[in-house]
Amino acid sequence: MVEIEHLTKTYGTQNAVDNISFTAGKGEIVGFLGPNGAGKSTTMKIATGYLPPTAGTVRVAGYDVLVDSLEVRRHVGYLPEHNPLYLDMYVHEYLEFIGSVHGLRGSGLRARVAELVRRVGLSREQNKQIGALSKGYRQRVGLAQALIHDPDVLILDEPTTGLDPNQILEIRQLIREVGEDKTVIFSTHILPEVTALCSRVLIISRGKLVADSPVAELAARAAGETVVRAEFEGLVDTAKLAKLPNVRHVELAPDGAVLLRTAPGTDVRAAVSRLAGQEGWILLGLRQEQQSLEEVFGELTK
Ligand SMILES: Nc1ncnc2c1ncn2[C@@H]1O[C@H](COP(=O)(O)OP(=O)(O)OP(=O)(O)O)[C@@H](O)[C@H]1O
Repeated sequence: MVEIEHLTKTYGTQNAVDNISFTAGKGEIVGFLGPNGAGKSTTMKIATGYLPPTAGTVRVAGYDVLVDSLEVRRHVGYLPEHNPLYLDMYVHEYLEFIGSVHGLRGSGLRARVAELVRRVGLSREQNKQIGALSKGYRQRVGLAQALIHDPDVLILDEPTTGLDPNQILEIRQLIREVGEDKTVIFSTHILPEVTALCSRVLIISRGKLVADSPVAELAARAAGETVVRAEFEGLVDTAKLAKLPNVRHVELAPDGAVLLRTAPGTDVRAAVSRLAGQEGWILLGLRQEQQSLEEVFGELTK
């Protein structure tokens, strides 16, 4: 569980994070989106106890980051944006070192490292030096170190950046599995990633939280309207279409199709089809067009 209340972080005169509040519970995978410089990494560093807030409170697993910073680190796994690793250490050696920092010892430590090596798909690379690994494999080492102490909360700063498409799918699958019984907050610039993985999305822009909603609701909420594109054979009386319930506006597209702008969350296609039947219009096509997540994101962060 992560609870953030009125968090502000100031650098000089700039509010990098400006009075944001949200909570994320067990079993939730929350996507953290925002343009470059929006304040994502700063929020994550504060939530992991690596940076103190200027104002506001952050609690992880019930522990305040300022009061119980050590407990917070016990309960949180963190993959920082640039994934700092000791490049001259071997994969095994590094994970054993991180595990020992968390108090694991002996056979328990070895078993945990072996389990994570398998889980993050490092089996073939486990005897290499980290400096010899590709970006994707280094990212897996970063994930393994974040998970080694079995934290309740996982905070991942752009975990899939720089990975090839197969690696992206594998890391997403891992995040999905981990998210079943932990709280996962991850930042990304890849919008479809949010749709693929998250139950909820937070959007931050210039330090302020501009959206906190279930992913499915985001498009409808920000769009304000849905567009239905109807193609008829020949001309039809658009005034009759405009009178249908939930239709706000009707216009003609340059190619002659009729565009019906409708209230958010409604679907007027059945009504259009019925009206066409009553009026004897030949309906050639009927498609509902949702605003894309990219458009919504652009609107919220402009
Ligand atoms: N140590 C620092 N000193 C001064 N300003 C900083 C510092 N760290 C971050 N900032 C500023 O705070 C703002 C938020 O930065 P942050 O790294 O949190 O953004 P971000 O959303 O993670 O961006 P990106 O997507 O590019 O990683 C930026 O304007 C950044 O320049």
